[in-house]
Amino acid sequence: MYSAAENAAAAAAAAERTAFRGAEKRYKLYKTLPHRPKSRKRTTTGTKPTDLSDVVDFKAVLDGFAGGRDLPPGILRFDCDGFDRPVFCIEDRPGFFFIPSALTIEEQCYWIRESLATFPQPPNRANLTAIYGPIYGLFNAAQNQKVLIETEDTDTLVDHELNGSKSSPHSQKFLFAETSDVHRVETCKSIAALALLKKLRWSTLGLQFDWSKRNYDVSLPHNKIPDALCTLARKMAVPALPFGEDFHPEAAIVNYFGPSDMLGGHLDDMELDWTRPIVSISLGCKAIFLLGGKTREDVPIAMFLRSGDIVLMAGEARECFHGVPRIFTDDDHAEISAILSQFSAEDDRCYADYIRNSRININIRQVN
Ligand SMILES: O=C(O)CCC(=O)C(=O)O
Ligand SMILES: [Fe+2]
Repeated sequence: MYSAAENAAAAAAAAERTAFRGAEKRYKLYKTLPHRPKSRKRTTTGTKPTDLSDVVDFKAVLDGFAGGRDLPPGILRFDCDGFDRPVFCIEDRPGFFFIPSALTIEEQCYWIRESLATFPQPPNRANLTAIYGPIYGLFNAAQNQKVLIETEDTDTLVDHELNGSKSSPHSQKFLFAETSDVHRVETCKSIAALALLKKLRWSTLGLQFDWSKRNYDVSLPHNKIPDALCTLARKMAVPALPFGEDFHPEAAIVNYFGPSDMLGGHLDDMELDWTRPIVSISLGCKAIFLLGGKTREDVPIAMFLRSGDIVLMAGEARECFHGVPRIFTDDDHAEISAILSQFSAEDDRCYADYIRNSRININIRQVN
């Protein structure tokens, strides 16, 4: 006879031993301990090299295919009438599609801007909403070195009206102040907007996903997902749809990854119709994506996700565990130089500084 605590501990230990967990450990970022040479004061933190030889590289697959070379074993070209770019799939993961370089650099930069400046705006919720209430103009405040302060001043309301936002019990408590407003910054609890931007982990568009219940809460106020995102997702979803059928985007989750963030293995099972794909867009630093099988015991397939790649998961692939164990922010692997040159203007410095160390994923879903 085992106690509930012992059973839970045994289950947790078993989860640690699954093939999926093994792959996560293989690919996750290992920081080497800070090294302080005796002769110099500077401390250096490195990263342990990872063996990437088993990671499927769809860019190489695309280049090889364009050059007339054979596809690697288990990778197939998916022929899709009327779809204007190469799509690949994996023999033993039906319903999974990979569209390498689906977006141009200009399109990638457009969606990076939207993900940072527009998508986290209320009524869309973000991980920061639970702590600070609705935050308006976070990116703009970060660009202008503002500071979020907690206040119950009576003039707060006026400030908010000037910002063009509606007041709410929450929005009366937090507002952005100029760093030069020393009195406020020093007398109130405060956090720099830039530091807050780095704490942004997710925002939700369209029907709002409630992470605590792991379900959509249709009662939460929301805007329709932006038309341009809807159009893009519908166009890209075509390879994963039964012929002549349509995809109706109703929600999107935007994930923001910092240098040591990962997304653990999971299923997205809160949407009604699994024949409809999840359309998943990668932006910014390169990542490793693990596509497992229907149990955590199945050995996952690791692949690179680069900025501009789009992945579709529909049908059986919706039952497959998946996750992102690692993003690359080092110069050799991040592969973001084209984005950085696009953001080279002084006005875009905040975008460049953000994306240099980050990855953004927008995944679009039909809920009903
Ligand atoms: O970041 C990614 O590429 C995958 C995101 C994902 O699986 C999710 O948000 O459910
Ligand atoms: Fe997912």
